[in-house]
Amino acid sequence: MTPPRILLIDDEPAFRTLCGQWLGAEGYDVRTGADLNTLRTTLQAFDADLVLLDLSLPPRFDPRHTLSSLPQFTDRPVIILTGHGERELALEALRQGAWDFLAKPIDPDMLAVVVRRALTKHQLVRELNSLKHNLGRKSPLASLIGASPSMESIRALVQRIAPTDVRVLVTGPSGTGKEVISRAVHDLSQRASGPFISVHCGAIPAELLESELFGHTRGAFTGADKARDGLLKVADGGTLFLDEIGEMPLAMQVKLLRVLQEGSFYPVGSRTLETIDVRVVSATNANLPDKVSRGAFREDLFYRIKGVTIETRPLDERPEDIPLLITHFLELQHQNSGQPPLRPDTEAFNWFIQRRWPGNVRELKSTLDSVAAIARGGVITLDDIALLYPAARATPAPAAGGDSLDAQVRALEIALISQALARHDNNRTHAAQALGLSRQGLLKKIERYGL
Ligand SMILES: Nc1ncnc2c1ncn2[C@@H]1O[C@H](COP(=O)(O)OP(=O)(O)OP(=O)(O)O)[C@@H](O)[C@H]1O
Repeated sequence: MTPPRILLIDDEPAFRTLCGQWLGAEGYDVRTGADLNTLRTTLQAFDADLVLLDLSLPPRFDPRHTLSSLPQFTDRPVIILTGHGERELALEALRQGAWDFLAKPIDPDMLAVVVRRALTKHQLVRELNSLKHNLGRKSPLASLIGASPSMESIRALVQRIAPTDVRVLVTGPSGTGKEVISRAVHDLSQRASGPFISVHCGAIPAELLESELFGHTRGAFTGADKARDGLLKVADGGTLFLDEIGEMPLAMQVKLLRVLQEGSFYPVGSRTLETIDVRVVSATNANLPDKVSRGAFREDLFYRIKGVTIETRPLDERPEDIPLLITHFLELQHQNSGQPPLRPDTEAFNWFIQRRWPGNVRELKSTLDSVAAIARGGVITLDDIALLYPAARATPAPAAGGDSLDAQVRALEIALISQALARHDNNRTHAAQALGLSRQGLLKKIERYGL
């Protein structure tokens, strides 16, 4: 983990240097400054976990002025450094939101204890906020929709590996949810309150990828008029998602390998080694072992990113997920648009289930979005679909699911149950009657399919 960050503001150069060095030797990441302006500007780029603040600062050297600015900074603990005999000021600082105060000359043992306590408090407040934030939100696993055996085992695997720091490689055809799965891994991990940074390795031109990932110094190359942090640095403390890793240029693969081996890198044009703490999750629709055997992907990098591999299946192989995805996407649309909820009628439902989806879930979602946009009266009909897909009225294509009778039966069951529930406003007794099932029988199926 990255060391806690401390910002020390004091106008006495000797004290700044000594105290800064002492805190640095204790393992903290320390920045220093001499006035309130520096405090403000430094905080914009350096998200300090703790501020040590002298009250008597230039240009006014007026402790009351510093005190009146104090509430601006108290979203992190502020420890006030007071001179001898400034008890009243110290008490006023506490009233203004300071966490604690230390009287100069500072006793290093006392400093160590007060700093540690303040940092622990800050950490607890952050965890509490993150817990509050997550309370009431659905479990990240609930965002992985699907009742097929494949989706069930993906959910189980994600739950098992997310809290560890193991690297993950998600493979499978385009549009099958590789990014959704990677996000769920992050959201269920201990890094959930940290950043999730997504890099599309194939979309960034090879010559830009290095500075995008590693950042650069000012003047490192033509046009670099300002120093810039790279995405690796931005992802520090969180997860770096390398999408389409199979398309990463070979020269860049060597550099990435070094980061994964050593956890450190040089920004372009810099001689200062940066250390980061990120979890790498990668995704690809390419066959990486095949690329390795053709020399298009480095074998050593392949083994570094592989960690645990999660494989997604094409949607056509898991038709039982289609009804659930339809319900999910229509619900999302209802929430986002504020429009009344939509549901497909039986014919429309069957069209969605029987159609082939070479673009997988992404194609299903965009088809549903466009059909929903022209539907009226809260129901999607085959007529609506035929306006956009004139072949919809022709003989249906062979049902998805290949030869698996089991998957098709499950798909049909899920579709019929979902429709009955929608028609009866989720009233399970009425839906069971309409389906000719006992209420108990229906409840069992609802549970089995995760409806
Ligand atoms: N199991 C799922 N549950 C909910 N939404 C899903 C699921 N699978 C895919 N989606 C949705 O389908 C769309 C495509 O998913 P995603 O971008 O994760 O696919 P991908 O496999 O990463 O695609 P690509 O290889 O093209 O980058 C997104 O809108 C995503 O929210």
